[in-house]
Amino acid sequence: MTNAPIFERMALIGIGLIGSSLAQAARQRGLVKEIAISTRSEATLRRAEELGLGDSYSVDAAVAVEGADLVILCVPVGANEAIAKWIAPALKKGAILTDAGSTKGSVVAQVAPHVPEGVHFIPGHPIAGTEQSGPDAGFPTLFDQRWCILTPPENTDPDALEKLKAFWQGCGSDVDLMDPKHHDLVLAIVSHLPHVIAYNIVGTADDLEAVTKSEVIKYSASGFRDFTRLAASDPIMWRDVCLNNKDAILEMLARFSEDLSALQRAIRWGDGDKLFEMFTRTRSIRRSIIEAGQETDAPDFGRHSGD
Ligand SMILES: NC(=O)C1=CN([C@@H]2O[C@H](COP(=O)(O)OP(=O)(O)OC[C@H]3O[C@@H](n4cnc5c(N)ncnc54)[C@H](O)[C@@H]3O)[C@@H](O)[C@H]2O)C=CC1
Ligand SMILES: O=C(O)C(=O)Cc1ccc(O)cc1
Repeated sequence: MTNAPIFERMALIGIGLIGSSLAQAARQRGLVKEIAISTRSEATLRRAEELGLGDSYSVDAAVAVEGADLVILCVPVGANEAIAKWIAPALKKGAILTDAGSTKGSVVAQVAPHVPEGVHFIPGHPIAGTEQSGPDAGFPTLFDQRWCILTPPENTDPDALEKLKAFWQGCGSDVDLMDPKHHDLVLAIVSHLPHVIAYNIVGTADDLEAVTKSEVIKYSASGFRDFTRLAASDPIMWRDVCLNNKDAILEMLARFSEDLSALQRAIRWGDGDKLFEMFTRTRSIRRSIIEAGQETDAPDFGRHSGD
């Protein structure tokens, strides 16, 4: 499906899984006229060019954003502040500046102070991804039937917000608006904690001397395999998520540890009723996700059929 272009020139800063998918979705669906790409490594930039992801390429982010009416930061969240400082003087008046970062409070704190007057800063987060990274990992349907959360500041220009919403909808997503703090709390439990747990369980298995790595691989049931997929996610990205949503992740980890202790106790004391009651409760959550059309039995978490 092609649309009338919403933006003249889109600048993507960072061209990994998310930047590459955005370039392909926007191109395929005619959402932008021109795509400018910037990333810090020459090699990644050349690869993006080989893949034909954009119309112009530069390692200088300020060059890429020149004349752009949509700028999307698609870098690990820890890199946002330095990039915001770098591009600020080159941003066009009236441009929309947004991002795809998995944390939102930190992005607001680190980017907003550098945004010049007349530029519309509207943070965003597509709830869509995989464990892969880099430009080759991108694909144009990544955002189809996924949520994209925007966290517009109170005084956001309504026309700018509508245009950004239309862009994400054009990429196939449904858009929800949220307060950054609330976003960070919700994502801490549904995304950040699962990744932290996955890194931890796979690390524990790897440390076990009695179980050789080959046995872990040989006998891994699908439960463990699901954890290994998450634990294969990009270490820089997830280091930055943990450092930039510290409070909410620690809060969720504390609750998780308490609940784990209760489970441990039930196992130790042979409290079968407690275990059965708990496992029954959690089973119904999976069922309600499937009934809401947000999941099939195929391992493709997060795609939904809309509300
Ligand atoms: N991977 C996923 O499943 C999802 C990721 N996100 C968020 O999207 C953002 C991008 O993630 P991915 O595309 O997965 O990462 P990625 O690792 O695939 O790509 C990151 C890109 O940023 C570039 N980069 C890194 N540091 C830089 C710097 N200091 N200056 C300029 N460029 C720099 C890298 O060269 C690469 O092109 C992150 O903030 C992440 O939290 C959001 C939703 C899903
Ligand atoms: O691969 C998975 O299962 C994910 O959970 C992808 C993902 C990673 C980070 C995000 O901020 C949003 C989605």
